[in-house]
Amino acid sequence: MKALVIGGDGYCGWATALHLSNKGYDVAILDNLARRHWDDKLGVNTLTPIASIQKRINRWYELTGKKIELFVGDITNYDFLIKAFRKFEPESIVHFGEQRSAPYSMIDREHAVFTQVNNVVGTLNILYAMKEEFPDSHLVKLGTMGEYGTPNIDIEEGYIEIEHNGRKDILPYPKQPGSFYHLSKVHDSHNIHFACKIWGIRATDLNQGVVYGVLTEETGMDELLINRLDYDGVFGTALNRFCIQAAIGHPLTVYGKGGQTRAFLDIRDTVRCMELAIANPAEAGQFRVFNQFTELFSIKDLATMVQKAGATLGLKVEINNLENPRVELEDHYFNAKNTKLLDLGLQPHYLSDSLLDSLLNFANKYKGRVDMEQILPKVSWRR
Ligand SMILES: O=c1ccn([C@@H]2O[C@H](COP(=O)(O)OP(=O)(O)O[C@H]3O[C@H](CS(=O)(=O)O)[C@@H](O)[C@H](O)[C@H]3O)[C@@H](O)[C@H]2O)c(=O)[nH]1
Repeated sequence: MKALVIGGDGYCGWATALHLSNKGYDVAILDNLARRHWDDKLGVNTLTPIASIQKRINRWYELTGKKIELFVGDITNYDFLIKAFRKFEPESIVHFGEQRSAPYSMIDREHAVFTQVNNVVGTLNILYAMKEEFPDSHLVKLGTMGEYGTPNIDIEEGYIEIEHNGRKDILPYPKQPGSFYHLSKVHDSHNIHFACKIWGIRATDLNQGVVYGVLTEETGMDELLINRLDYDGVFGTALNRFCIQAAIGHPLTVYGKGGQTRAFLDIRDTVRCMELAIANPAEAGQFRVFNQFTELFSIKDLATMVQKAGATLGLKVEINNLENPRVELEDHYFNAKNTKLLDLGLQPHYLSDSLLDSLLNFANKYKGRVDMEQILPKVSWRR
């Protein structure tokens, strides 16, 4: 089966492209390489030295004999997009190709507008390309658990049965996202849902939690295949940041009280979830939603776990409760369902001491590349 991985040069996209290729899918990567450009503009860099996309793909071919075709361009340009689709003829379209950082979207008006135009228009173009020429293909789209926010009731997988004034219906779960980035994913979900309804196309929205880890079976095969690992205040995410902070002796940056609970998963489970979604496509006209995570943790619990894991490696790790740069609840109910991917066969890699050890050791190996100026958060939700 042919799988086009849009955003295949990014953190989740690169790992997924290699995993699908390894599993026998005919894979192409489509990417505008913007993720590298945003780092350059912000003056930040991944902890790990990543090779160019061309070198990565060549190395993969040398090691495995598997070819990955490359399309470099922007999906907000419809002409480019449809030409790439015609050339590759995808059966599955895996869409990671969006601006995915909440802090980036909150820098100022320009970054908020860019994030929403880039994400919403790109996805809309994909929907039109599917409708016009690839009506049987399956869109597997990265959504986010952050679409739901932190409601005081259980979070279902995409839909909730509601009884109101004596009548019942199954409706899209209410959305209360916490950044202009998270909002862009909500807008995407609505557009995709509508497109499925009117044109009968098939789509799966994967509401993914915060991803941690760096190695997968494939990206660990060779130094040239190494994945990116962000630690800066804009693109770095909670657990990855904490491990790198621990390795360099920086106090862990817990925002506010740290009672924020989020959904998490290991990057090895991300790639497996993508494979499961592709192998079991949605029906024609179906807009399917899976919650893609394996465990729930509060930020302060994660910090404590990293502190303990650090101690076993002889690191003295301090925890610092910073004034929260975001507007979010720091103490709240959070209980989300995640049975659909488990039902399809996902066998989770739960967060363990050995994973924390390996992340800490990994961070230690590359700690010479860390720019200390990029650790503290600089983007405020209130400004
Ligand atoms: O140094 C830090 C970094 C984050 N946080 C807190 O950790 C939580 C998660 O923040 P994050 O930066 O790890 O993740 P987030 O901004 O939510 O975004 C990430 O995780 C999302 C899934 S979710 O969080 O919405 O479930 C994805 O959609 C995004 O693409 C990805 O960048 C927030 O409460 C944040 O305040 C800290 O306390 N300290």
